Amino acid sequence: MAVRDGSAPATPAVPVRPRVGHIQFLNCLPLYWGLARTGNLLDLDLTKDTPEKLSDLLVAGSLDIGPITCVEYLRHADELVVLPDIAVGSDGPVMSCVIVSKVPLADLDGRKVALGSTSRTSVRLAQLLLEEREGVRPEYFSSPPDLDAMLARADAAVLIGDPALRASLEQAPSQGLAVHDLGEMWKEWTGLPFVFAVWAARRDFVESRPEAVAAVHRAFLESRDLSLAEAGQVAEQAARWEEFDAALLERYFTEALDYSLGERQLAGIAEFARRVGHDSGFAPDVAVRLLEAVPTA
Ligand SMILES: C=C(O[C@@H]1C=C(C(=O)O)C=C[C@H]1O)C(=O)O
Repeated sequence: MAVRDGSAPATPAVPVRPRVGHIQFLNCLPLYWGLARTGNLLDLDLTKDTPEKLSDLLVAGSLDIGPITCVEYLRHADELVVLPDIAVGSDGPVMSCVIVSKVPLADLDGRKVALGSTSRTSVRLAQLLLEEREGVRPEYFSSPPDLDAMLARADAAVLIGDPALRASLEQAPSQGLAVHDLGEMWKEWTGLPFVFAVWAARRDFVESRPEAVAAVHRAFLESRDLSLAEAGQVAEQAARWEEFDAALLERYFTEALDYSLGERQLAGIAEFARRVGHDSGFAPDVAVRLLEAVPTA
């Protein structure tokens, strides 16, 4: 029982849930499944949105922790700390980060390429691959991620997430368009995995609430492990509400996407930074600061 001394009654400090982002694409559905299954979802104040909006919210301090597109992370590496062993990447074809093209990539010199507005990283990767690997200099413009609208004004379009899956699996085959997988092109070119988004916490939040950051990190790792163990069920339930069937979604979750962030993935980030840093708003040798384990009492 609190002792009252006549001063203003002390209000017990109610802990505030960490404000955490969640990418509202199928690529992150397994993480949502795992958070729901473990119950950890109830300990988070979750904001679902597209990746570019979540990245802006984290950088602005309106979120404490969340996925952030690789390019924005690299631009703000000083203010953020990366959670180890979790990311959205691929070690080969990713299926959902693509260039859809009416003509061979080598013919895109001087032609128009539409860049999907929800992406910051795939659009930069696509430009790098087109310019340095294919040797072409297209004219780029940003566009909402709608394949038909993009291709009405351009010869190729860069798409991510669910619109990219739909474009690669349905629209492109039915319209005779070529699909170029950015994860696959990067792997062929460099031999490395590609990391499209990392999970990061704001540095000020890590300093003020280290246990909360450690708990959210654990929650995401547990969620990822559980959902990969139950990938068949996740895919089956997701397929009820999607135009993609369960087998395809299971392959997307378990074979295309790579949710890990280890040495090879960090080497992929470093290689990407080295190649695009000069004109992308960060140093080519920018250091990636990883969260250190909080010593348990
Ligand atoms: C694999 C994906 O990775 C994504 C690609 C991003 C980007 O290009 O900026 C950002 C976040 C991730 O959602 C995808 O969207 O399908």
